[in-house]
Amino acid sequence: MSDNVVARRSAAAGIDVCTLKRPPANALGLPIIEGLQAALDEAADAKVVVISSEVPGFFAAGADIKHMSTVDAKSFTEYGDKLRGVLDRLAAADKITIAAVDGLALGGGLELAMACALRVGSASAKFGLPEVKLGLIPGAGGTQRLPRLVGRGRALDIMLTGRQVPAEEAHAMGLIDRLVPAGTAEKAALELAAELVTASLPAQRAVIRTVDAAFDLPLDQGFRYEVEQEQELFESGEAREGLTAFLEKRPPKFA
Ligand SMILES: CCCCCCCCCCCCC/C=C/C(=O)SCCNC(=O)CCNC(=O)[C@H](O)C(C)(C)COP(=O)(O)OP(=O)(O)OC[C@H]1O[C@@H](n2cnc3c(N)ncnc32)[C@H](O)[C@@H]1OP(=O)(O)O
Repeated sequence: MSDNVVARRSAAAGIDVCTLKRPPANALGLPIIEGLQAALDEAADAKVVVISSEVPGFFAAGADIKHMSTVDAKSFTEYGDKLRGVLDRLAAADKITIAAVDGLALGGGLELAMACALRVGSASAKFGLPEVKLGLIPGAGGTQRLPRLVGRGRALDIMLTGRQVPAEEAHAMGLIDRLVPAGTAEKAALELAAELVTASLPAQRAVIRTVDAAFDLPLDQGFRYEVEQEQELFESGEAREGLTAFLEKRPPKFA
């Protein structure tokens, strides 16, 4: 079981924070992977989950190199599957996930942030996929998620050089969604969460599914998928509640 290197707390109604605390670099070894799984189990009722770090200077420095250097190919695959499993769970979560990045998000650490729906980065954050410097490639979704966020050229620049991208550049290219002053990423992420939590989570999840589908479907099928999602929500009662609340001039009570 993890040695409690991921602390979950409720920050406000419907908003949980999962904080990584595995000094010196939040290396994504089994303790953090298992800790994240347990924290997500505990955050089952949250509508928004913020992933942050209390380790100075780091969001997460990537897969645990100290461990990687000791394992055989079978363990490498097994560990990779565990890491990919928790990131895929984050990406598919039935809630909105936000990465709050104040420090270095490198390798699997950036892949963790990219598995979240949104990213808030502070001026002190830097981002990179330096795996080629280790003779590896980003093996936890980075080669798939980064181009979708920043485009093929910028993704290749980042992955082929392994360089660290400063927060301002990351924001300009769309790798992070909000750029905030140094040291304030978690606070800003909680402010964003407070904005998100007033809307319909089923509708927000349908937006994410539909936008993600746009990268895989031909345009005409994407339009059809959008209509299907809209119809499903309308029949689900969410829209009925939203429309009624508007006319009654009161906050909606969504599912
Ligand atoms: C139990 C089973 C485990 C099996 C493991 C199998 C792995 C399978 C993986 C599957 C695929 C996953 C895809 C993801 C891959 C990756 O993420 S690869 C790693 C990518 N990340 C990096 O390359 C960053 C490596 N770190 C650095 O470049 C530097 O540390 C830094 C971040 C630029 C900071 O440099 P500096 O300020 O000089 O500090 P350091 O002394 O280098 O580091 C401080 C301490 O932190 C430790 N550390 C840093 N990064 C890691 C890391 N990724 N893993 C483990 N430990 C790390 C570093 O060793 C120092 O520790 P101490 O020496 O003890 O102080």
